[in-house]
Amino acid sequence: MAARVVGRTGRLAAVVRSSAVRLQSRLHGSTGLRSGSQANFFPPLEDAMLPSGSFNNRMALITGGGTGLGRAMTATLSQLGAQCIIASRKLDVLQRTAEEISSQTGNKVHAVQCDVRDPQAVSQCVDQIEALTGLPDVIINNAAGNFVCPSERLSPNAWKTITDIVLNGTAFVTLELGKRLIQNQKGASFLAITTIYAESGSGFVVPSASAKAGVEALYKSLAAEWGRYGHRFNIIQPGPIRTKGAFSRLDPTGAFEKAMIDRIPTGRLGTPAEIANLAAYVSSNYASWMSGAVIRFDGGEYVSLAGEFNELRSVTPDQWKLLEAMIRKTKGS
Ligand SMILES: CCCCCCCCC/C=C/C=C/C(=O)SCCNC(=O)CCNC(=O)[C@H](O)C(C)(C)COP(=O)(O)OP(=O)(O)OC[C@H]1O[C@@H](n2cnc3c(N)ncnc32)[C@H](O)[C@@H]1OP(=O)(O)O
Ligand SMILES: NC(=O)C1=CN([C@@H]2O[C@H](COP(=O)(O)OP(=O)(O)OC[C@H]3O[C@@H](n4cnc5c(N)ncnc54)[C@H](OP(=O)(O)O)[C@@H]3O)[C@@H](O)[C@H]2O)C=CC1
Repeated sequence: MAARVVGRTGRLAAVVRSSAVRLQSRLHGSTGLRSGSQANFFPPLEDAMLPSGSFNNRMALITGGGTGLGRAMTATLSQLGAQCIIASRKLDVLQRTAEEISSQTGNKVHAVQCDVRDPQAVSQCVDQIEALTGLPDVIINNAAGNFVCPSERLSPNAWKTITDIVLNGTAFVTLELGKRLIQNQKGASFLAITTIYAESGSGFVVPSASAKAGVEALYKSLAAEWGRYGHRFNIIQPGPIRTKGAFSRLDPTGAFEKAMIDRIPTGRLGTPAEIANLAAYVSSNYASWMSGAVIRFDGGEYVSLAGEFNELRSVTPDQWKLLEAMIRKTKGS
C-alpha cells in the first residue's frame, strides 16, 4: 500500500517536474542541466513564484537583459506584469529578445542600446527610458564582462575593459537613475548581480573579482545612504548557471564542468529561471523590508569550497570505522 502511494506520488512529481521544464524551455530556452545523483533531491522549480500581476504598472530596467540570466529575469518580470526595458550594446540581440518575450507574455519589452562604460551613453539611455516608460521602479544591474586569464598575461586595457563594464558601468547606471529618481521623489529597488568570488576573491578572474567586490561596496553603501529617498539596494551572488556568455569565457573547453558540479552539495548547476524568481522576489514589494542584503545563490558551492574537511565526503563507512578506531586509541597529547 505504502509502496503504491510512493509510486503514485513519484509519478505525479515526475509529471509536475516535466511540465515545469516544458514551461521553462518555452520562456527561457533549454535548461541545459547536467547533474550528479544527489541532484534528484533538488529538482529546479521553474514556473514564476510570485502571484500573477505582482509587477502590474511597474517598469523594470535590466542591463544585459538580451541574453543569459538577464534575459531570464526579463521573461519572469514581464510574465508577472512588468513593462521591461533591456539595455546593452547589441541592439539586434536586444530587439530579438524583446520581441520573443513580449509575444509570449503580452507585455511590452523595450530594447535600448547602451554601452554602460560610457557615462554619456548611459545618460542618453536614461533620457530614452524616461520618454518610453518614465523612470523605472526596478533596476537590475546585470551587465558584465569576464574571461579567465592568468593575471601576468593581463594588459592594462584588459583590466580596464572588465572593471569599466562591471564597476564603472554599474556605478554610472545607478548614479544616473538614482539622481533622477531623487529629483522626481520616486523610490526604486536596485539589484546588482555579482558572484560568490566577490567575497573570497579568485585567481584567474582578478579584474572581475575586484570589480564585483567594488559593486558590493557600492550597493551596501547606498543602501545605508539612500533609504531616505525610498531606494532599496540588494545583491545576488550567483554560483554557476549555464549561459553561453559565462561558460564560453570561463570554461571554453568544458573541462572543468564535472569537477565544478561534484563540489556543489546540491549536485547540479542553477538554472536561469531559478535566479529569475529570486531576482523578482527581491525586486518586488514583498521584499520592501529587504535592503543591504547580500544573497548567496549557489547550491552550497561556496561553503563546500571553504570548509577544510569537506573532502572527507569521499571517506567510506568502512574507512570511517578504521579512522574512528585510530582516533579513539590515541591517548594524551
Ligand atoms: C572553472 C569553470 C568555471 C565555469 C563557470 C563557473 C561560473 C561561476 C562564477 C561565474 C562568474 C561569472 C561572471 C561573469 O561575469 S560571466 C559574464 C560573461 N559575459 C561576458 O563577458 C559578455 C561580454 N563580454 C565581452 O564583450 C568580451 O568578452 C569582453 C572582452 C569582456 C569585452 O569586449 P570588447 O569591449 O570588445 O573588448 P576587446 O577589445 O575584445 O578586449 C579588450 C581588452 O581585453 C583583452 N582581452 C580580451 N579577451 C581576452 C582574453 N581571453 N585573455 C586576455 N585578454 C583578453 C583584449 O586583448 C583587449 O586588450 P588589448 O589587447 O590590450 O587592447
Ligand atoms: N552564468 C553564471 O554562471 C554566472 C553569472 N554571473 C553574473 O550574472 C550576470 C549575467 O551573466 P550571464 O547571463 O551569465 O552572461 P551574459 O554574457 O549572457 O550576459 C552579460 C550581458 O552583459 C551585457 N554587456 C556586456 N558588456 C556590456 C556593456 N559594455 N554595456 C552594456 N551591456 C554589456 C551583454 O550584452 P551585449 O553584448 O549586448 O552588450 C550581455 O547581455 C553577470 O553580472 C555575471 O557576472 C555571476 C555568477 C555566475
